[in-house]
Amino acid sequence: MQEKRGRFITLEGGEGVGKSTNLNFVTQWFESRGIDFIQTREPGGTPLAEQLRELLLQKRDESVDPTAELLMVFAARAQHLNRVIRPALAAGQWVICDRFTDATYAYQGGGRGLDKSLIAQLEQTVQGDLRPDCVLLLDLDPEVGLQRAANTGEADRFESEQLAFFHKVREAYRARADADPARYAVIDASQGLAAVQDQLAAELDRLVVQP
Ligand SMILES: Nc1ncnc2c1ncn2[C@@H]1O[C@H](COP(=O)(O)OP(=O)(O)O)[C@@H](O)[C@H]1O
Ligand SMILES: Cc1cn([C@H]2C[C@H](O)[C@@H](COP(=O)(O)OP(=O)(O)O)O2)c(=O)[nH]c1=O
Repeated sequence: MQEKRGRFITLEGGEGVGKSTNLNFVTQWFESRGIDFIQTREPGGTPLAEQLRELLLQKRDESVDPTAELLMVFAARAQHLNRVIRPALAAGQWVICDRFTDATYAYQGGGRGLDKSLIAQLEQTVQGDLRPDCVLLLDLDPEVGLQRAANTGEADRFESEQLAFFHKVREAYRARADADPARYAVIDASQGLAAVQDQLAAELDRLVVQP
């Protein structure tokens, strides 16, 4: 008998692209279809991983070494993946995760300039062959995104980066999508919310009928 397995979907993009707004849309869509799912996020998703998130996001006087940052991200991911995501998928639940390893390629790879092959090694070690079935990438000019995000509370350590950092993040995300178009849905987040959500719904519909 074929193993019952839920779908693993991630939502990605730079700052202020509309992730929170559209995450609500995705979960409502699941509910309307009667799909059994969990919603989670990275860094985070377990008590330990949420503590690592706090450490990663806190602004601090000490400058954070990029490799230390990378290892903390993957430490949180190992815990989250093995304690939450894998068990949910094995039980047939769908998983919608706010950011995952594409964010590491974008922020630590693109933004911080770390070697992609180092990220790929850690990805393989921590995840084995597990990759998202579908990455929903909200793509937006960082200048617009930062303006949108400006009204949503105090900036954390990442949000405090300069514009050039976010341009590199965007380019790294887009390069990932270009290299594997079957697994990525690039959504133009400069459109009005209704158009963004029509596209999201079309992608989700496609996943339901996929074998
Ligand atoms: N497509 C869109 N067009 C215009 N404004 C948007 C759109 N999507 C989100 N917003 C607004 O942009 C701001 C940031 O959205 P949010 O969902 O919090 O983004 P993120 O979680 O990616 O930081 C909010 O005020 C939200 O209402
Ligand atoms: C998952 C992940 C997130 N991050 C960063 C990106 C975000 O700035 C931050 C927290 O993500 P998030 O909660 O999505 O923040 P926001 O809503 O402000 O976009 O963590 C990385 O640098 N690497 C990673 O692998």
